[in-house]
Amino acid sequence: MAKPLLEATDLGVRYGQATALDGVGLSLGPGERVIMLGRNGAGKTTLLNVLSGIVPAARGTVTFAGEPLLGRPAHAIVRGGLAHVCEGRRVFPTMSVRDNLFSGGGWIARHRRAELHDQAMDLFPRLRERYRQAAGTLSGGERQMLLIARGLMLDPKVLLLDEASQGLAPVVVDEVLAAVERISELGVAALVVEQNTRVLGLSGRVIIMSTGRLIFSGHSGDPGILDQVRQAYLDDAPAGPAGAAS
Ligand SMILES: Nc1ncnc2c1ncn2[C@@H]1O[C@H](COP(=O)(O)OP(=O)(O)OP(=O)(O)O)[C@@H](O)[C@H]1O
Repeated sequence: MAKPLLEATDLGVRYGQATALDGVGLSLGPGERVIMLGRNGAGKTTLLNVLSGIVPAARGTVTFAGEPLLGRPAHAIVRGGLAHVCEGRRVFPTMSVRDNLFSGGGWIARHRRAELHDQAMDLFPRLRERYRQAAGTLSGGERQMLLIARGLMLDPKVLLLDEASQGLAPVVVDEVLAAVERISELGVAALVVEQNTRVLGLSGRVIIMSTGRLIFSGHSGDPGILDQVRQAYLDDAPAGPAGAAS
């Protein structure tokens, strides 16, 4: 079997008394898509932040392209080929779409940047139409497209995508997910973190996180996957008043 591109074992993160990750393991092969679902506070963002070097892990290991990753600074991790499209849709608001696109990746050869730029424009023709517009004036969906395009322009081997669909109209969500599918067809592996089960429209391995642990593993193509995921979510529901400890 091919070696995973990204492999995490037994990751643990605590914020003071709160445990955010408790023994999480994950692997991602070249060009593979993994969809991670989970409720608010499950630890999804923390996991992505550990992988991209934003949050330190208290325990565990991560290897990326065969090299240990934990402890490396975030900028070195990006250069190494791991791009993180964070939640919150933060763009540089007064800069144009074009300047946002070119705001990272200065280490990438000029001809490669041009190629990546063309790929990004093909993926999101809407950005071409808004090319000179200030990014702060874009709609939520357009901002999300810009951020994914900017991630692609970092020439990643792995793209981490955090809650890209949040607050977007279903038709825009589908557009964004279609772009993710095409990005992985370019050979980029993707870890797609979502709360929206619409993401199951993507083909890929599905995992569910709950209170810092992985509680489910399947594939979006499995028969009855939506029911299985709903059941896992239901099992994960906090106890109501009847079940609450007194
Ligand atoms: N900087 C922080 N300081 C203290 N606690 C934090 C911090 N960041 C996250 N947490 C806590 O860690 C847990 C996991 O949070 P995290 O943001 O990783 O979850 P999530 O699954 O991404 O949730 P959401 O979908 O709401 O973004 C939560 O209980 C959260 O309150």
